[in-house]
Amino acid sequence: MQTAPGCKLTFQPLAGTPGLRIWDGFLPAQEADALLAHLQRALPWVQPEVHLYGKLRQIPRLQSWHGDSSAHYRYSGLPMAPAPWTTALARLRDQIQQVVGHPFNSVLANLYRDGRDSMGWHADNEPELGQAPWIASFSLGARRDFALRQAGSTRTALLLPLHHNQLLLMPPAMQQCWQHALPRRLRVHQARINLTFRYIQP
Ligand SMILES: O=C(O)CCC(=O)C(=O)O
Ligand SMILES: [Fe+2]
Repeated sequence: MQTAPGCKLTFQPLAGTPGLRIWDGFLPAQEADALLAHLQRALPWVQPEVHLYGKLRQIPRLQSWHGDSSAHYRYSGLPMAPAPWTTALARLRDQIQQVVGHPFNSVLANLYRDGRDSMGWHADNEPELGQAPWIASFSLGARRDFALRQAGSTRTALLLPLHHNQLLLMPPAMQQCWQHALPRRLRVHQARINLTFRYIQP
């Protein structure tokens, strides 16, 4: 298996996956169900267009960015300011920060309306995330496979099914040495929301 330069990590599914940590049933069950319905209804979802192979295309999912006003980011090369925290998102951020022990000043919410929506291979290694980005990813709704491969490889190393009400903590090495994706799953007819909490260097 190829590894990116300087990436000597080996991948042990689950237990020791380059430090991946998972919490099942992160919120009380009723709270998780209510949060899914609330976010789906209440967040200002948009479907931005990005340049892909020289064409403008809508991303295959909806998204909503929230965070501290100092947490500026670039999307497809454009400087953007986040929408303010909603009460529900700020509360969840506080709960996650307490458990994982890392601060987060922004969150990217993704809404996959059904299994036709997806996210391509990438690493969250934008410069504004700094040298060692910890990312906490919280899933609600339909179970979807989260695919992992080593940077420099085209072979999927692991499919990790992410469940409703599950928190996944990705350590910095995850973005340096691995890529992830959310492949299409045409048999899935329910919606899924994923929230990736990040720390953007102000
Ligand atoms: O939906 C997911 O589980 C992954 C989302 C993701 O990779 C991202 O927002 O950068
Ligand atoms: Fe990502």
